[in-house]
Amino acid sequence: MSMGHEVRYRVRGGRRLHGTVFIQGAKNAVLPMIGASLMASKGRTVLRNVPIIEDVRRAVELARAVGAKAELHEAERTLVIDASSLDSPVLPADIASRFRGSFLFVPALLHRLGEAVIEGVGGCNLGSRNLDFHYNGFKRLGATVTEQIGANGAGQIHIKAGDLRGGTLYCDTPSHTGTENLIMAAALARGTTLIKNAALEPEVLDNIKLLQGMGARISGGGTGFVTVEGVDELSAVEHTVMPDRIDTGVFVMAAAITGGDLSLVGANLEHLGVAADKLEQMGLEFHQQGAVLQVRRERGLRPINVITDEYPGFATDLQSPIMALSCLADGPSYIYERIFDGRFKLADELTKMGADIEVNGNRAKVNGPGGLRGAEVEAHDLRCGSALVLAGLAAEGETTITSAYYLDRGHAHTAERLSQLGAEITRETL
Ligand SMILES: CC(=O)N[C@H]1[C@@H](OP(=O)(O)OP(=O)(O)OC[C@H]2O[C@@H](n3ccc(=O)[nH]c3=O)[C@H](O)[C@@H]2O)O[C@H](CO)[C@@H](O)[C@@H]1O
Ligand SMILES: C=C(OP(=O)(O)O)C(=O)O
Repeated sequence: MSMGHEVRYRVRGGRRLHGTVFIQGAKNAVLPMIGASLMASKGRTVLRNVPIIEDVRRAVELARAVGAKAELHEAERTLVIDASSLDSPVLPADIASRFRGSFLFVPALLHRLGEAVIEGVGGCNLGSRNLDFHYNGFKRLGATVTEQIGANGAGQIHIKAGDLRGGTLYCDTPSHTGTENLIMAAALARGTTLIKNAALEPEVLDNIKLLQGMGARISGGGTGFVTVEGVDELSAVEHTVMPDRIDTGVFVMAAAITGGDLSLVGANLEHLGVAADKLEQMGLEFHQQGAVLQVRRERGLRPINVITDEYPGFATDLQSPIMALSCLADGPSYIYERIFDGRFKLADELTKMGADIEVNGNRAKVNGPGGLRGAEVEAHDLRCGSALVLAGLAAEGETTITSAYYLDRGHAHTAERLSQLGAEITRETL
Protein backbone atom coordinates (compact mmCIF):
# COMPACT_ATOMS: atom_id res chain seq x y z
CA MET A 1 0.00 0.00 0.00
CA SER A 2 1.37 3.43 -0.84
CA MET A 3 1.42 5.44 2.34
CA GLY A 4 1.44 9.10 1.35
CA HIS A 5 2.73 10.99 4.38
CA GLU A 6 3.95 9.17 7.47
CA VAL A 7 1.53 9.27 10.40
CA ARG A 8 2.66 8.66 13.96
CA TYR A 9 0.88 8.44 17.28
CA ARG A 10 2.57 9.07 20.63
CA VAL A 11 0.88 7.65 23.72
CA ARG A 12 1.90 8.10 27.34
CA GLY A 13 0.38 5.34 29.44
CA GLY A 14 -1.02 5.11 32.93
CA ARG A 15 -4.15 7.28 32.80
CA ARG A 16 -7.48 5.75 33.80
CA LEU A 17 -10.06 6.68 31.13
CA HIS A 18 -13.35 8.18 32.16
CA GLY A 19 -16.18 9.96 30.36
CA THR A 20 -18.38 9.92 27.28
CA VAL A 21 -17.27 8.97 23.77
CA PHE A 22 -19.16 9.05 20.48
CA ILE A 23 -18.96 5.80 18.52
CA GLN A 24 -18.37 6.44 14.82
CA GLY A 25 -20.44 5.10 11.92
CA ALA A 26 -19.28 1.71 10.65
CA LYS A 27 -16.42 1.61 8.14
CA ASN A 28 -17.50 -1.78 6.84
CA ALA A 29 -21.08 -0.57 6.35
CA VAL A 30 -20.38 2.79 4.69
CA LEU A 31 -17.96 1.37 2.08
CA PRO A 32 -20.49 -0.99 0.43
CA MET A 33 -23.07 1.80 0.75
CA ILE A 34 -20.91 4.13 -1.32
CA GLY A 35 -20.70 1.33 -3.89
CA ALA A 36 -24.51 0.89 -3.73
CA SER A 37 -25.14 4.62 -4.18
CA LEU A 38 -23.32 4.47 -7.54
CA MET A 39 -26.06 2.14 -8.80
CA ALA A 40 -28.66 4.96 -8.76
CA SER A 41 -28.61 6.53 -12.23
CA LYS A 42 -30.35 9.71 -11.12
CA GLY A 43 -30.83 11.75 -7.96
CA ARG A 44 -28.59 12.30 -4.97
CA THR A 45 -27.90 9.75 -2.22
CA VAL A 46 -27.40 11.14 1.29
CA LEU A 47 -25.46 9.00 3.78
CA ARG A 48 -25.48 10.14 7.39
CA ASN A 49 -23.29 9.19 10.37
CA VAL A 50 -20.40 8.66 7.96
CA PRO A 51 -17.09 8.02 9.78
CA ILE A 52 -14.43 10.57 8.83
CA ILE A 53 -11.71 8.00 8.16
CA GLU A 54 -9.08 7.61 5.44
CA ASP A 55 -10.96 4.73 3.74
CA VAL A 56 -13.97 7.01 3.28
CA ARG A 57 -11.75 9.77 1.85
CA ARG A 58 -10.29 7.21 -0.58
CA ALA A 59 -13.80 6.00 -1.50
CA VAL A 60 -14.85 9.59 -2.25
CA GLU A 61 -11.78 10.02 -4.49
CA LEU A 62 -12.59 6.75 -6.23
CA ALA A 63 -16.24 7.73 -6.76
CA ARG A 64 -15.01 10.94 -8.42
CA ALA A 65 -12.48 8.99 -10.51
CA VAL A 66 -15.32 6.97 -12.08
CA GLY A 67 -17.28 10.16 -12.80
CA ALA A 68 -19.65 10.57 -9.84
CA LYS A 69 -20.05 13.79 -7.89
CA ALA A 70 -19.30 13.17 -4.22
CA GLU A 71 -19.18 15.72 -1.40
CA LEU A 72 -18.06 14.70 2.07
CA HIS A 73 -19.36 17.22 4.62
CA GLU A 74 -17.02 16.38 7.47
CA ALA A 75 -18.56 18.46 10.26
CA GLU A 76 -22.01 17.07 9.45
CA ARG A 77 -20.63 13.53 8.91
CA THR A 78 -22.74 13.47 5.75
CA LEU A 79 -21.82 12.24 2.29
CA VAL A 80 -23.83 13.33 -0.75
CA ILE A 81 -23.35 11.34 -3.95
CA ASP A 82 -24.76 12.06 -7.40
CA ALA A 83 -23.89 9.15 -9.68
CA SER A 84 -25.83 10.32 -12.75
CA SER A 85 -22.59 11.29 -14.52
CA LEU A 86 -20.76 7.96 -13.95
CA ASP A 87 -18.57 7.52 -17.04
CA SER A 88 -15.38 5.56 -16.35
CA PRO A 89 -15.20 1.81 -15.62
CA VAL A 90 -11.58 1.99 -14.45
CA LEU A 91 -10.72 1.74 -10.75
CA PRO A 92 -7.27 3.40 -10.82
CA ALA A 93 -4.55 1.60 -8.87
CA ASP A 94 -3.27 4.67 -7.05
CA ILE A 95 -6.59 4.98 -5.19
CA ALA A 96 -8.07 1.47 -5.34
CA SER A 97 -4.95 -0.25 -4.03
CA ARG A 98 -5.18 1.69 -0.76
CA PHE A 99 -8.40 0.11 0.51
CA ARG A 100 -10.21 -3.18 0.16
CA GLY A 101 -13.61 -1.53 -0.12
CA SER A 102 -12.68 -0.36 -3.64
CA PHE A 103 -13.82 -3.76 -4.93
CA LEU A 104 -17.35 -2.93 -3.76
CA PHE A 105 -17.62 -0.47 -6.68
CA VAL A 106 -17.60 -3.32 -9.22
CA PRO A 107 -21.36 -4.14 -9.27
CA ALA A 108 -22.30 -0.49 -9.93
CA LEU A 109 -19.77 -0.25 -12.79
CA LEU A 110 -21.07 -3.51 -14.30
CA HIS A 111 -24.68 -2.34 -14.20
CA ARG A 112 -24.16 1.25 -15.19
CA LEU A 113 -21.31 0.94 -17.72
CA GLY A 114 -21.32 -2.76 -18.65
CA GLU A 115 -17.77 -3.34 -17.46
CA ALA A 116 -15.27 -2.81 -14.67
CA VAL A 117 -11.49 -2.60 -14.95
CA ILE A 118 -9.57 -3.29 -11.75
CA GLU A 119 -5.99 -2.16 -11.53
CA GLY A 120 -5.41 -3.08 -7.88
CA VAL A 121 -7.39 -3.93 -4.79
CA GLY A 122 -5.97 -2.88 -1.47
CA GLY A 123 -6.82 -3.17 2.16
CA CYS A 124 -4.79 -4.49 5.00
CA ASN A 125 -2.18 -7.05 4.18
CA LEU A 126 -3.47 -9.97 6.20
CA GLY A 127 -1.87 -12.91 4.37
CA SER A 128 -3.75 -14.61 1.55
CA ARG A 129 -6.92 -12.69 0.75
CA ASN A 130 -8.66 -14.05 -2.29
CA LEU A 131 -11.54 -12.71 -4.35
CA ASP A 132 -12.52 -15.97 -6.05
CA PHE A 133 -16.01 -16.08 -4.48
CA HIS A 134 -16.70 -12.64 -5.99
CA TYR A 135 -15.37 -13.54 -9.47
CA ASN A 136 -17.15 -16.93 -9.52
CA GLY A 137 -20.43 -15.27 -8.50
CA PHE A 138 -20.15 -12.55 -11.16
CA LYS A 139 -19.44 -15.27 -13.76
CA ARG A 140 -22.48 -17.30 -12.68
CA LEU A 141 -24.59 -14.17 -13.26
CA GLY A 142 -23.23 -14.03 -16.82
CA ALA A 143 -20.14 -11.80 -16.57
CA THR A 144 -16.77 -12.66 -18.13
CA VAL A 145 -13.58 -12.13 -16.18
CA THR A 146 -10.22 -11.80 -17.94
CA GLU A 147 -6.78 -10.76 -16.85
CA GLN A 148 -4.70 -8.58 -19.17
CA ILE A 149 -1.67 -6.32 -19.14
CA GLY A 150 -2.64 -2.64 -19.02
CA ALA A 151 -1.01 0.32 -20.79
CA ASN A 152 1.38 0.83 -17.86
CA GLY A 153 2.54 -2.79 -18.02
CA ALA A 154 0.76 -3.80 -14.81
CA GLY A 155 -1.85 -6.58 -14.58
CA GLN A 156 -5.51 -5.61 -14.88
CA ILE A 157 -8.69 -7.56 -14.30
CA HIS A 158 -11.41 -6.84 -16.79
CA ILE A 159 -14.99 -7.82 -15.93
CA LYS A 160 -17.59 -7.52 -18.68
CA ALA A 161 -21.22 -7.70 -17.69
CA GLY A 162 -23.03 -8.55 -20.92
CA ASP A 163 -26.58 -9.25 -19.86
CA LEU A 164 -26.64 -10.16 -16.16
CA ARG A 165 -29.18 -12.87 -15.29
CA GLY A 166 -30.14 -14.18 -11.85
CA GLY A 167 -28.80 -17.57 -10.78
CA THR A 168 -27.80 -19.72 -7.86
CA LEU A 169 -24.64 -18.44 -6.19
CA TYR A 170 -22.70 -19.44 -3.12
CA CYS A 171 -19.79 -18.42 -0.92
CA ASP A 172 -17.48 -21.30 0.09
CA THR A 173 -17.27 -19.52 3.43
CA PRO A 174 -19.58 -16.62 4.34
CA SER A 175 -17.49 -13.79 2.91
CA HIS A 176 -18.45 -10.34 4.15
CA THR A 177 -17.69 -8.23 1.05
CA GLY A 178 -18.35 -11.26 -1.20
CA THR A 179 -21.96 -11.42 0.02
CA GLU A 180 -22.37 -7.65 -0.40
CA ASN A 181 -20.95 -7.69 -3.92
CA LEU A 182 -23.12 -10.60 -5.04
CA ILE A 183 -26.28 -9.02 -3.58
CA MET A 184 -25.50 -5.75 -5.39
CA ALA A 185 -24.71 -7.54 -8.64
CA ALA A 186 -28.01 -9.47 -8.40
CA ALA A 187 -30.11 -6.43 -7.45
CA LEU A 188 -30.35 -5.12 -11.04
CA ALA A 189 -29.88 -8.49 -12.83
CA ARG A 190 -32.83 -10.04 -14.67
CA GLY A 191 -34.71 -12.65 -12.61
CA THR A 192 -34.11 -14.25 -9.23
CA THR A 193 -30.80 -14.98 -7.51
CA LEU A 194 -30.23 -17.23 -4.50
CA ILE A 195 -27.01 -16.73 -2.54
CA LYS A 196 -26.16 -19.67 -0.28
CA ASN A 197 -23.88 -19.39 2.75
CA ALA A 198 -24.30 -15.62 2.81
CA ALA A 199 -22.56 -13.59 5.54
CA LEU A 200 -24.58 -12.60 8.62
CA GLU A 201 -22.59 -9.54 9.73
CA PRO A 202 -24.69 -6.57 10.91
CA GLU A 203 -23.03 -4.38 8.23
CA VAL A 204 -24.28 -6.75 5.51
CA LEU A 205 -27.81 -6.37 6.94
CA ASP A 206 -27.48 -2.57 7.09
CA ASN A 207 -26.43 -2.54 3.44
CA ILE A 208 -29.44 -4.72 2.56
CA LYS A 209 -31.60 -2.16 4.36
CA LEU A 210 -30.16 0.66 2.24
CA LEU A 211 -30.65 -1.34 -0.97
CA GLN A 212 -34.26 -2.14 -0.01
CA GLY A 213 -34.81 1.57 0.55
CA MET A 214 -33.44 2.15 -2.96
CA GLY A 215 -36.06 -0.27 -4.32
CA ALA A 216 -34.15 -3.57 -4.38
CA ARG A 217 -36.09 -6.75 -3.60
CA ILE A 218 -33.98 -8.74 -1.13
CA SER A 219 -35.12 -11.29 1.44
CA GLY A 220 -33.44 -13.70 3.85
CA GLY A 221 -30.79 -11.29 5.18
CA GLY A 222 -29.34 -12.75 8.38
CA THR A 223 -30.37 -16.36 7.57
CA GLY A 224 -27.46 -17.49 5.40
CA PHE A 225 -29.75 -17.79 2.34
CA VAL A 226 -30.37 -14.48 0.60
CA THR A 227 -32.85 -14.18 -2.28
CA VAL A 228 -32.68 -11.21 -4.65
CA GLU A 229 -35.36 -10.48 -7.25
CA GLY A 230 -33.87 -8.21 -9.88
CA VAL A 231 -35.52 -4.82 -10.49
CA ASP A 232 -35.11 -2.36 -13.39
CA GLU A 233 -33.68 0.55 -11.47
CA LEU A 234 -32.66 1.76 -8.03
CA SER A 235 -33.28 5.24 -6.71
CA ALA A 236 -31.18 7.59 -4.60
CA VAL A 237 -32.28 7.73 -0.95
CA GLU A 238 -31.14 8.88 2.49
CA HIS A 239 -29.68 6.39 4.98
CA THR A 240 -28.02 6.58 8.39
CA VAL A 241 -24.97 4.31 8.73
CA MET A 242 -25.05 1.90 11.72
CA PRO A 243 -22.53 2.32 14.58
CA ASP A 244 -19.12 0.72 14.15
CA ARG A 245 -18.95 -2.42 16.32
CA ILE A 246 -15.16 -2.63 16.02
CA ASP A 247 -14.75 1.00 17.14
CA THR A 248 -17.11 0.07 20.01
CA GLY A 249 -14.97 -2.95 20.89
CA VAL A 250 -11.79 -0.88 20.92
CA PHE A 251 -13.26 1.73 23.29
CA VAL A 252 -14.64 -1.05 25.50
CA MET A 253 -11.11 -2.43 25.66
CA ALA A 254 -9.72 1.06 26.34
CA ALA A 255 -11.90 1.07 29.46
CA ALA A 256 -10.72 -2.45 30.24
CA ILE A 257 -6.99 -1.88 29.80
CA THR A 258 -6.96 1.31 31.92
CA GLY A 259 -9.46 0.16 34.56
CA GLY A 260 -11.75 2.94 33.36
CA ASP A 261 -15.41 3.78 33.17
CA LEU A 262 -16.92 4.93 29.83
CA SER A 263 -20.28 5.78 28.26
CA LEU A 264 -20.27 4.86 24.57
CA VAL A 265 -22.88 6.90 22.71
CA GLY A 266 -24.56 4.96 19.91
CA ALA A 267 -22.91 1.61 20.73
CA ASN A 268 -24.90 -1.60 20.49
CA LEU A 269 -23.73 -4.48 22.69
CA GLU A 270 -25.60 -7.06 20.58
CA HIS A 271 -23.38 -6.26 17.59
CA LEU A 272 -20.34 -7.49 19.52
CA GLY A 273 -21.66 -11.07 19.43
CA VAL A 274 -19.42 -13.50 21.33
CA ALA A 275 -16.87 -10.71 21.98
CA ALA A 276 -19.27 -9.22 24.57
CA ASP A 277 -19.31 -12.50 26.50
CA LYS A 278 -15.54 -12.87 26.33
CA LEU A 279 -15.04 -9.34 27.63
CA GLU A 280 -17.47 -10.01 30.48
CA GLN A 281 -15.50 -13.15 31.34
CA MET A 282 -12.37 -11.03 31.45
CA GLY A 283 -13.98 -8.81 34.08
CA LEU A 284 -15.89 -6.02 32.30
CA GLU A 285 -19.31 -4.86 33.38
CA PHE A 286 -21.75 -3.70 30.70
CA HIS A 287 -24.99 -1.77 31.06
CA GLN A 288 -26.86 -1.09 27.83
CA GLN A 289 -29.06 1.91 28.53
CA GLY A 290 -31.01 2.36 25.32
CA ALA A 291 -28.54 3.58 22.72
CA VAL A 292 -25.76 4.31 25.23
CA LEU A 293 -23.52 1.49 26.40
CA GLN A 294 -21.82 1.90 29.76
CA VAL A 295 -18.73 -0.13 30.47
CA ARG A 296 -16.36 -0.33 33.40
CA ARG A 297 -13.79 -2.57 35.00
CA GLU A 298 -13.25 -2.57 38.69
CA ARG A 299 -11.46 -5.87 39.30
CA GLY A 300 -8.40 -7.58 37.82
CA LEU A 301 -8.40 -8.92 34.27
CA ARG A 302 -8.91 -12.66 33.89
CA PRO A 303 -7.24 -14.58 31.02
CA ILE A 304 -9.32 -15.66 28.03
CA ASN A 305 -9.61 -18.16 25.16
CA VAL A 306 -10.58 -16.62 21.81
CA ILE A 307 -11.44 -18.34 18.52
CA THR A 308 -12.19 -15.90 15.70
CA ASP A 309 -15.18 -16.68 13.52
CA GLU A 310 -17.74 -15.08 11.27
CA TYR A 311 -20.54 -13.14 13.01
CA PRO A 312 -21.86 -13.75 15.65
CA GLY A 313 -18.52 -15.38 16.49
CA PHE A 314 -15.57 -13.39 17.82
CA ALA A 315 -14.70 -10.81 15.10
CA THR A 316 -11.21 -11.16 13.65
CA ASP A 317 -10.97 -7.34 13.67
CA LEU A 318 -11.14 -7.45 17.48
CA GLN A 319 -8.56 -10.21 17.78
CA SER A 320 -5.57 -7.84 17.76
CA PRO A 321 -7.07 -5.52 20.39
CA ILE A 322 -7.85 -8.44 22.71
CA MET A 323 -4.31 -9.74 22.30
CA ALA A 324 -3.07 -6.42 23.70
CA LEU A 325 -5.59 -6.62 26.54
CA SER A 326 -4.72 -10.20 27.42
CA CYS A 327 -1.07 -9.21 28.02
CA LEU A 328 -2.30 -7.76 31.32
CA ALA A 329 -4.58 -10.68 32.28
CA ASP A 330 -3.83 -12.75 35.32
CA GLY A 331 -2.61 -15.96 33.57
CA PRO A 332 -2.18 -17.40 30.05
CA SER A 333 -4.66 -16.53 27.28
CA TYR A 334 -5.11 -18.60 24.11
CA ILE A 335 -5.99 -17.01 20.76
CA TYR A 336 -6.83 -18.99 17.61
CA GLU A 337 -7.12 -16.86 14.42
CA ARG A 338 -9.26 -18.72 11.86
CA ILE A 339 -10.10 -16.00 9.31
CA PHE A 340 -6.78 -14.41 8.27
CA ASP A 341 -3.32 -15.99 8.24
CA GLY A 342 -1.29 -12.76 8.53
CA ARG A 343 -2.56 -11.14 11.71
CA PHE A 344 0.09 -12.02 14.27
CA LYS A 345 2.78 -9.47 13.35
CA LEU A 346 1.34 -7.62 16.33
CA ALA A 347 2.91 -10.19 18.66
CA ASP A 348 6.43 -8.99 17.72
CA GLU A 349 5.45 -5.38 18.37
CA LEU A 350 3.91 -6.21 21.76
CA THR A 351 7.06 -8.17 22.59
CA LYS A 352 9.05 -4.94 22.09
CA MET A 353 6.82 -3.50 24.82
CA GLY A 354 7.66 -6.34 27.20
CA ALA A 355 4.85 -8.82 26.44
CA ASP A 356 5.46 -12.57 26.49
CA ILE A 357 3.65 -14.15 23.52
CA GLU A 358 4.27 -17.53 21.87
CA VAL A 359 3.04 -17.79 18.28
CA ASN A 360 2.57 -21.11 16.54
CA GLY A 361 0.96 -20.79 13.10
CA ASN A 362 -2.49 -19.31 13.63
CA ARG A 363 -2.43 -19.90 17.39
CA ALA A 364 -0.96 -17.63 20.03
CA LYS A 365 -0.45 -18.04 23.75
CA VAL A 366 -0.19 -14.78 25.65
CA ASN A 367 1.54 -15.24 28.97
CA GLY A 368 0.01 -12.66 31.28
CA PRO A 369 0.36 -10.83 33.46
CA GLY A 370 3.23 -8.74 32.22
CA GLY A 371 3.88 -5.07 32.71
CA LEU A 372 3.98 -3.23 29.38
CA ARG A 373 6.55 -0.50 28.83
CA GLY A 374 6.66 2.20 26.16
CA ALA A 375 8.58 1.46 22.96
CA GLU A 376 8.80 2.42 19.29
CA VAL A 377 6.42 0.08 17.46
CA GLU A 378 4.91 -0.26 13.99
CA ALA A 379 1.28 -0.64 12.93
CA HIS A 380 1.42 -3.42 10.31
CA ASP A 381 -2.32 -3.17 9.66
CA LEU A 382 -5.35 -1.28 10.93
CA ARG A 383 -6.22 -3.51 13.88
CA CYS A 384 -2.55 -3.91 14.78
CA GLY A 385 -2.60 -0.10 15.07
CA SER A 386 -5.60 0.01 17.40
CA ALA A 387 -4.10 -2.78 19.53
CA LEU A 388 -0.85 -0.81 19.89
CA VAL A 389 -2.75 2.30 20.98
CA LEU A 390 -4.46 0.19 23.66
CA ALA A 391 -1.11 -1.25 24.77
CA GLY A 392 0.32 2.28 24.87
CA LEU A 393 -2.54 3.44 27.14
CA ALA A 394 -1.50 0.81 29.69
CA ALA A 395 2.28 0.99 29.25
CA GLU A 396 4.75 2.72 31.49
CA GLY A 397 6.31 5.65 29.62
CA GLU A 398 5.92 6.68 25.99
CA THR A 399 4.93 4.51 23.04
CA THR A 400 5.48 5.74 19.49
CA ILE A 401 3.38 4.04 16.80
CA THR A 402 4.65 4.43 13.24
CA SER A 403 2.91 3.56 9.92
CA ALA A 404 -0.25 4.77 11.60
CA TYR A 405 -1.98 5.62 8.30
CA TYR A 406 -3.39 2.13 8.80
CA LEU A 407 -5.06 3.17 12.04
CA ASP A 408 -6.51 6.25 10.34
CA ARG A 409 -7.96 3.99 7.63
CA GLY A 410 -10.59 2.80 10.07
CA HIS A 411 -10.82 4.99 13.19
CA ALA A 412 -11.91 8.65 13.18
CA HIS A 413 -10.37 11.29 15.46
CA THR A 414 -8.60 8.69 17.59
CA ALA A 415 -6.32 11.12 19.42
CA GLU A 416 -9.10 13.68 20.06
CA ARG A 417 -11.59 11.13 21.32
CA LEU A 418 -9.10 9.42 23.64
CA SER A 419 -7.73 12.76 24.91
CA GLN A 420 -11.23 13.82 25.92
CA LEU A 421 -11.40 10.71 28.09
CA GLY A 422 -8.17 11.64 29.86
CA ALA A 423 -5.56 9.82 27.73
CA GLU A 424 -2.23 11.40 26.81
CA ILE A 425 -2.07 10.84 23.06
CA THR A 426 -1.02 12.96 20.08
CA ARG A 427 -1.02 12.42 16.33
CA GLU A 428 1.80 13.71 14.14
CA THR A 429 2.27 13.77 10.38
CA LEU A 430 5.79 13.91 8.97
C1 LIG B 1 -14.21 -3.81 3.81
C2 LIG B 1 -14.63 -4.91 4.73
O1 LIG B 1 -15.83 -5.13 4.97
N1 LIG B 1 -13.64 -5.61 5.31
C3 LIG B 1 -13.96 -6.65 6.29
C4 LIG B 1 -14.31 -7.92 5.55
O2 LIG B 1 -13.19 -8.24 4.69
P1 LIG B 1 -13.42 -9.30 3.54
O3 LIG B 1 -14.80 -9.16 3.01
O4 LIG B 1 -12.27 -9.16 2.63
O5 LIG B 1 -13.35 -10.65 4.33
P2 LIG B 1 -14.04 -12.02 3.89
O6 LIG B 1 -15.19 -12.28 4.79
O7 LIG B 1 -14.29 -11.99 2.44
O8 LIG B 1 -12.83 -13.02 4.15
C5 LIG B 1 -12.90 -14.08 5.04
C6 LIG B 1 -12.03 -15.20 4.57
O9 LIG B 1 -12.49 -15.73 3.33
C7 LIG B 1 -11.47 -15.79 2.38
N2 LIG B 1 -12.02 -15.49 1.05
C8 LIG B 1 -12.82 -14.38 0.91
C9 LIG B 1 -13.33 -14.06 -0.34
C10 LIG B 1 -12.99 -14.86 -1.44
O10 LIG B 1 -13.42 -14.62 -2.58
N3 LIG B 1 -12.19 -15.95 -1.25
C11 LIG B 1 -11.70 -16.27 -0.02
O11 LIG B 1 -10.99 -17.26 0.11
C12 LIG B 1 -10.46 -14.73 2.83
O12 LIG B 1 -9.17 -14.97 2.32
C13 LIG B 1 -10.56 -14.83 4.32
O13 LIG B 1 -9.73 -15.86 4.79
O14 LIG B 1 -14.56 -8.96 6.48
C14 LIG B 1 -13.42 -9.29 7.30
C15 LIG B 1 -13.81 -10.48 8.15
O15 LIG B 1 -14.88 -10.18 8.96
C16 LIG B 1 -13.02 -8.07 8.12
O16 LIG B 1 -11.83 -8.36 8.80
C17 LIG B 1 -12.77 -6.87 7.22
O17 LIG B 1 -12.65 -5.71 8.03
C1 LIG C 1 -9.13 -5.94 7.41
C2 LIG C 1 -9.75 -4.79 7.54
O1 LIG C 1 -10.16 -3.96 6.57
P1 LIG C 1 -10.03 -4.17 5.00
O2 LIG C 1 -10.89 -5.36 4.69
O3 LIG C 1 -10.63 -2.93 4.49
O4 LIG C 1 -8.59 -4.36 4.71
C3 LIG C 1 -10.10 -4.27 8.84
O5 LIG C 1 -11.06 -3.48 8.91
O6 LIG C 1 -9.44 -4.65 9.83
